[in-house]
Amino acid sequence: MAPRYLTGDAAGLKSFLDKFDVVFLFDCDGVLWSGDYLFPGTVETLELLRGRGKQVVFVTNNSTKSRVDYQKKLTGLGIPSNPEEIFCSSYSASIYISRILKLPADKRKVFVIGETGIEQELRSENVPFIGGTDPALRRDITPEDYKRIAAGDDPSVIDPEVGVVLVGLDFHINYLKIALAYHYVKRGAIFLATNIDSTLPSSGSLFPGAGSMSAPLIMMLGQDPVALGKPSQAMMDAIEGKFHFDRSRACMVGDRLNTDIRFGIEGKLGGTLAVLTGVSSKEEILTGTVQPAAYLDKLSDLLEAES
Ligand SMILES: O=C(O)[C@H](O)[C@H](O)COP(=O)(O)O
Ligand SMILES: [Mg+2]
Repeated sequence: MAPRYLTGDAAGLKSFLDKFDVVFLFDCDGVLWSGDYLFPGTVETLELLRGRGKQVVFVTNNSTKSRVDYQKKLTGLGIPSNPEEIFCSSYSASIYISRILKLPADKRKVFVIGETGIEQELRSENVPFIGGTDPALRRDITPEDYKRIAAGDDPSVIDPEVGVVLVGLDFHINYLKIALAYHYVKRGAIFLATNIDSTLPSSGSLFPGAGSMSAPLIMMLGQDPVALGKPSQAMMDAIEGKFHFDRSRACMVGDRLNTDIRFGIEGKLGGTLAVLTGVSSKEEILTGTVQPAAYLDKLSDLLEAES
């Protein structure tokens, strides 16, 4: 069935909303905000849903912040929330490493490409890590680095306890970090990614996404990472584990077809709703292989259900 266009259709909106009386899973970047710009009507829309007794859960692939950081951002933007209602890909990845992967005792360390969100969530799961925001890696590679990385016998350069390489959105990505990550995987480390989004919506435009951080490694290694963010169902299972909801009465709201909408469809949720304020275009929604049940120009069009 073709996706239903619900903007301006108050009756259609109302019947769509009434189908999902349990949980609304909300993507963040491109749905609630674009970078630090909060889309008008977002606060009122979430109040409308909560006012109708619907549980709102925030599900973001953006690994640069932790759940606590997101709570601060949401609160700062006038959206009440608690960390229990927030799922981010850095949390999903940390849970996977600490509770699913059975790493040998001498290979428990993670080499991180990414920002503080990953570091905080790894710490919350007592997972040791190196790299990440370490200022020692925010530099050009040197002739000495080549020799020492290739030799691999200096633990201060190639740490023998690294058993995982985890790649997320890194605003300080560079040649040295990619080289180190490559050599860790070549030495047997497991190749993981928080998420594979190719682009990041910000300031109403698109910028390099987490997927473009792992792309050089995928090319060098000829191997894809295990990605723990949407559409991975590991995240859906974690959400269901916390909220115990009836999936057929739940709806996923997102701006990206190959992560958000696929997440809802593969998660067998009752509905999926796309908005046109982020990554995916109307044309992609109408002609793509992954299609939402319905779509809107923007999230706040949901307020028309009240009229
Ligand atoms: O590059 C990225 O990591 C993504 O573009 C960003 O994380 C998307 O976040 P979301 O839309 O899932 O909130
Ligand atoms: Mg998004």
